Amino acid sequence: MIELKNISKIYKTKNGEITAVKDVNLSIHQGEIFGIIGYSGAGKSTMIRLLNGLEKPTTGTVNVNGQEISSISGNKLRQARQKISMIFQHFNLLWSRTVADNIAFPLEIAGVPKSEREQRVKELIDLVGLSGRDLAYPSQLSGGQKQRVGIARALANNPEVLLCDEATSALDPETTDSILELLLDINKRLGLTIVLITHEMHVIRKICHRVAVMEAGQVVESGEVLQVFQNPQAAITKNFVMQVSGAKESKESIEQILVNYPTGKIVKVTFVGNNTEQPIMSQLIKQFNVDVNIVHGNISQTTSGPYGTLIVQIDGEQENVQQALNLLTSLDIQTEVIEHA
Ligand SMILES: Nc1ncnc2c1ncn2[C@@H]1O[C@H](COP(=O)(O)OP(=O)(O)OP(=O)(O)O)[C@@H](O)[C@H]1O
Repeated sequence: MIELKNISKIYKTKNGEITAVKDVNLSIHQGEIFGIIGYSGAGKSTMIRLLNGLEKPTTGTVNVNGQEISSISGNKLRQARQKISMIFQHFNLLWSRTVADNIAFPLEIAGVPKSEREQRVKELIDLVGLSGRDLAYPSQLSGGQKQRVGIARALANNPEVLLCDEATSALDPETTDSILELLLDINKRLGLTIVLITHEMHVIRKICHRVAVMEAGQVVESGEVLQVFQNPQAAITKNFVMQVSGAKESKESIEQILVNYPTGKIVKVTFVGNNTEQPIMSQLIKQFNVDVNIVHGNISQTTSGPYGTLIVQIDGEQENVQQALNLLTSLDIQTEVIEHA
């Protein structure tokens, strides 16, 4: 669906050259939600501008649905961009137009006749859950409602791809979740390919099927979300995973528990899929006569199943503790000894 081949983007500035994107190769499949995560300056916005043809790559090609976006311009590019829609962090609505007129705007530009336009606007307002707010102005809406207008406007011309530029970064956590659920629903209902950029792993966890992690212009890691969560490779990916696994808070809990219970091993156990629902810890206790002390736990859902981390202190005869760890490994559960008393 979307192919980026050997993409580099170098900006020439007064102070020299800046490489914003370097040697990126990516394939994004039809109908998936693909996340690009990175800290500020990683090159995410540049990537999104390359995807909709707002920027030309210095080297390489960008192909969207069979069309080489990176080599067309003028009318051809304008036409291609009608099929590549976008939503923004700060919504970019027209403040003097009502909800209905904001959504109608791209239809007016595309020359859709008035009666057809009105019908389509009504459908879109229902789709994004804004029924009854047709005549409200953006200033009368909450942040979440504004983004719903942004989404409806982006869907007006039946795009093939929706690009989301930090679309929930200006929203509170609850509103963020409701907008992410709307995007997931639209992806399922319309089979729309969604590419989003974010600096929040929560967004990736909640709706993405696959993810690419960017650092200093490069994709340092990519793959299925659940696999990246279970087995992050790059240091920066481990940091992002920590954002949602609560590992930072668990550090304090470990220090506290070692004061009172200085023996045993502190083990980080990572479960995915069905394993998250099995009574594995009670099995360890019964079978190997070990004590298991829970230090920190967290289970969250991804689009391809649950993902959980549990930090436990396992204490007992050394051989029994080792056998308990062996059992976890044999059940395909990842373990990592993080403190060895
Ligand atoms: N038009 C431009 N001219 C010169 N340098 C640019 C331009 N656009 C981006 N850059 C530089 O390219 C690098 C990547 O920027 P980019 O905006 O793509 O990163 P980002 O991951 O989106 O960060 P942020 O979330 O802060 O926008 C940065 O060093 C930035 O200063």
